[in-house]
Amino acid sequence: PAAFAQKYSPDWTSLKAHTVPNWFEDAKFGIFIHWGLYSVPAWAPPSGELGKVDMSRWFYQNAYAEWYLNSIRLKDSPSYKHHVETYGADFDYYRFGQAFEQQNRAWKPQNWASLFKDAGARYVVLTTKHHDGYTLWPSKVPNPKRPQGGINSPRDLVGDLTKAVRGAGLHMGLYYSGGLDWTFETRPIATMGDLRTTAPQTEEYARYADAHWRELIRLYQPSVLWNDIGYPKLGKPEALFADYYNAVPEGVINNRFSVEYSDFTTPEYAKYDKITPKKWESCRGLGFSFGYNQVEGPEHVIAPEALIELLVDIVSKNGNLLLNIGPKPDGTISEIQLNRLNALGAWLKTNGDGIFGSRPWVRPSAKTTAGGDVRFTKKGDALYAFLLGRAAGPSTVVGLTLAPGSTVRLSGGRSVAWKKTGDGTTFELPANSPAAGPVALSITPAPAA
Ligand SMILES: C[C@@H]1N[C@H](CNC(=O)c2cc3ccccc3o2)[C@@H](O)[C@H](O)[C@@H]1O
Repeated sequence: PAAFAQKYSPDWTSLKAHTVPNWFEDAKFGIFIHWGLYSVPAWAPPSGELGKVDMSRWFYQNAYAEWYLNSIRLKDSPSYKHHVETYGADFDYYRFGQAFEQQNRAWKPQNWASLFKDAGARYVVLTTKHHDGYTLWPSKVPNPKRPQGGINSPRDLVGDLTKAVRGAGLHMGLYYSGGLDWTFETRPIATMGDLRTTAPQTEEYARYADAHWRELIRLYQPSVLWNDIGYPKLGKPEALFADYYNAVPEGVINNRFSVEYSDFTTPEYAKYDKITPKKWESCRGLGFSFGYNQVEGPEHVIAPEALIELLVDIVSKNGNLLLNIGPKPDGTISEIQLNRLNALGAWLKTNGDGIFGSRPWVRPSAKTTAGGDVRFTKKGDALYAFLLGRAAGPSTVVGLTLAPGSTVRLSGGRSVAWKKTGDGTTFELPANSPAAGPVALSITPAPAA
């Protein structure tokens, strides 16, 4: 029999030979899912986006609903007050497991798979273990801190979603909180310093985390290892990476193992402002939280048009968008989240040609003489120009020069008249852009610069 592919050996030099596979470069848009015990209380103060709230206050009014356990450990937090009023001061967080396990029996993973496919997503990344230590698959790896159990889902939520997602033709990735596990370290985190000092570094935890990742790879062959918030120094990531790539050659590994090698970087509630040669993926919630937060309203959630423009901007600079959905314990998704997914899917259905499979052009952006924003992507011999905002009527893109005889089309095929002007190129756009979101133009042949 052909020798088993052993292309990678457990050292950084060998691992650096791995290149980002085309499927990840082409995908552009993935769905992040944060689902777990925290989805039962589903409560956090919507204090603001990560990066916009002073870090000295962030942990006391943590907008991340998936941080509920840590938040209720901080006795002067709004979450603690809410917890006492709603469940009582002596209600242990891990008792939410009963409601979570009872309610997710009704969950049909194929509903999520078709929803994400219709939204235009090409891959999915599900939390398998978040900071609270609860695993969404029935792991056989014992948790030394939880001899009494109650820390592993009896239903194989990871396997059920993986099967449905792949059945819909999407790639499946797995998130694992390697850096924090609140069953190993129970001290509350109130400062960035606490983040570091409460990251478990014992040999026992390193073996536990390594065994978990290896179990996940063996059971599900994930296309993405989305580790979060660091990894125990004794965790031997080089060996894990080499074994992973030898088992899943088209796999990708993010940069949150906090080691010298990764396939892509992961700005959170952030994006780069120029094209970067290294592949990156920007992740964020639709609101300020990753876990479902029942108190978030439209004033906290990104507007549909802004979401579409965010994707276009990220793609023009060599990034992917990993957009998070926070489901309820029974697997249903709130209306406000569904609404944004559907808006994105509708726009991509008409305008996705210049997004999926595209690559950045020589520059990511330009302005119109009216002050509008333009983003560029390239695919084959076409340049795509996305005019953000409600571009309509004659629109002049500054600094853009087309070759004589170039063909310009609206996505969906209708041709667009254009002419060279002193400033650049004027396009005769329809009087009103029909749907929400940027107007996408395909220009062939693509200008050289
Ligand atoms: C996806 C989210 N990750 C959070 C941890 N965040 C980070 O480790 C982090 C945040 C961040 C911001 C810019 C660049 C890198 C960064 O890494 C984690 O604390 C949240 O609960 C959620 O799972």
